[in-house]
Amino acid sequence: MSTTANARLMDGSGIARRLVEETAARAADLTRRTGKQPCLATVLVGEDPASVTYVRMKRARCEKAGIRSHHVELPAATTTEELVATLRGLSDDPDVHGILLQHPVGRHIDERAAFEAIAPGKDVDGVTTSSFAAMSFGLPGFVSCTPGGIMRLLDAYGVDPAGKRAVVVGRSAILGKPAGMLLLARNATVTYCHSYTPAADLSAAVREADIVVAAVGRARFIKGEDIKPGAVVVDAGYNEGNVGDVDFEAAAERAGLITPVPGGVGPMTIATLLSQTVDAAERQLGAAPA
Ligand SMILES: Nc1nc2c(c(=O)[nH]1)N[C@@H](CN(C=O)c1ccc(C(=O)N[C@@H](CCC(=O)O)C(=O)O)cc1)CN2
Repeated sequence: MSTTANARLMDGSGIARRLVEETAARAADLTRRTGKQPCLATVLVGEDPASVTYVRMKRARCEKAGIRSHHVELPAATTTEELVATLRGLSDDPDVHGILLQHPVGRHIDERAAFEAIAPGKDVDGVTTSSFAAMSFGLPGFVSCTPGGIMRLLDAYGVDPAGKRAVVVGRSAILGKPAGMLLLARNATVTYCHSYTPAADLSAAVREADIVVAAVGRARFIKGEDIKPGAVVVDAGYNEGNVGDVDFEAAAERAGLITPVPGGVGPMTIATLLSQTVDAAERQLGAAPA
């Protein structure tokens, strides 16, 4: 077990490695039983350097896990209609089991319309309204990968959200909003803070929280002095230079458990994507394990 200051470090890299190993075993078993390899289609629009890196990481981990990756690269000038047509084509392709559209796409594209073009059965990144609704009602389906990875991490460290006060800072469609819904489904009392929350209210909400999920995309935005002693701090921020949304050193003085950046939530995001891709392939090939 690693510790830092007072806090115990949540080893996302290690937990993710184990999940990828389990996923690789399931992928190999599925391929052996059906003669078909699970396949994830990755769609990248433009050349945003961070997105290029994330997609490369996802494809490399697919390869490690025995999942075929079918990569589609589209120019930055791609229109909403062209992107929708591409995603519909992949949705109809029986050799593709999961689809990932890397976020963000260009501002001229209606990203919601693009996400909705992904067939719900292939929405292994959990970005469609259908997946969000199923998740909100606790029905089977795919969860958004970063929030799903966060819940796996909490489980791995024996953190039961039931009855706990959780604050989610950020309300994006693929991160903050679903993270709060998943915590609510596990009976936490959830507060959302966002760009309209006055600074004093944010501070007060964080000070009361047993679980803090930082998903705002602003480097070191959450101050260590606001962390309640013993709180669980989950930093889902990806800012330039691999810096999270939490002032890590100061927060680790007070937290009970804390995720590092890198090595915390990021690897769990990709491991969850791979696991859900094999789930999708098992369903589509009618070959769920007995
Ligand atoms: N369609 C999606 N787009 C985006 C998502 C997503 O889940 N679905 N999440 C983020 C970025 N992201 C995945 O796409 C992502 C970011 C970071 C990592 C990660 O493992 N980071 C490493 C460090 C990386 C490095 O060393 O360069 C870490 O934290 O240890 C994984 C996934 C936005 N877009």
